[in-house]
Amino acid sequence: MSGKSTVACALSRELHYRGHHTYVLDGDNLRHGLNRDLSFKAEDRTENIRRVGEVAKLFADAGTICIASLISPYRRDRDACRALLPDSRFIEVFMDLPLELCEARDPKGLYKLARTGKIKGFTGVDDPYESPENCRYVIKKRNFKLKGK
Ligand SMILES: Nc1ncnc2c1ncn2[C@@H]1O[C@H](COP(=O)(O)OS(=O)(=O)O)[C@@H](OP(=O)(O)O)[C@H]1O
Ligand SMILES: Nc1ncnc2c1ncn2[C@@H]1O[C@H](COP(=O)(O)OP(=O)(O)O)[C@@H](O)[C@H]1O
Repeated sequence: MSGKSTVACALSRELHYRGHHTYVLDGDNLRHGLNRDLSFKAEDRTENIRRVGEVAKLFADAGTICIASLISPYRRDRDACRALLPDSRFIEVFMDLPLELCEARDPKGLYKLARTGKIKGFTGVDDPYESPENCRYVIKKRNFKLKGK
């Protein structure tokens, strides 16, 4: 709820406008299809990220810029994706927004469920997010405004 999908779509549109082929792989959507057998326990999140990394590599091989909007909370899993692609072709973007802001948005009401214990192992509430240490792009609240919001 940091705005991953919103940024992914905007980036995709802009790159498309500049003549690039793009494709957005959105974690939430993939969990209805390719990754519907996976839960949110740590090893399933790892498998989720691994699969999406492999799919993104296939897109890259075919000449399409793949924008993956997933939580991918564990550093090790993101590093494994980076290692799949030649140097500098994997670009990590960190949505560095305060938890309170994500929680205030909560369009699906999931934080509320997590706070009342109805969902267990929710990222930011009772499951960790490991911030990247040397990330090329960091999006912060002050440079991330939607029109009218
Ligand atoms: N336990 C738990 N923790 C985190 N997120 C949860 C959980 N349960 C369901 N959801 C919903 O799943 C979306 C995140 O899926 P991802 O595939 O991106 O997660 S991960 O990368 O495997 O950690 C995430 O969607 P986004 O809002 O797009 O981030 C949530 O809506
Ligand atoms: N910069 C922003 N300012 C205000 N609201 C935003 C911004 N970016 C996203 N939102 C809203 O926050 C909610 C979550 O955004 P979304 O892109 O779906 O996040 P995520 O993919 O990380 O869950 C949506 O209701 C969206 O309209």
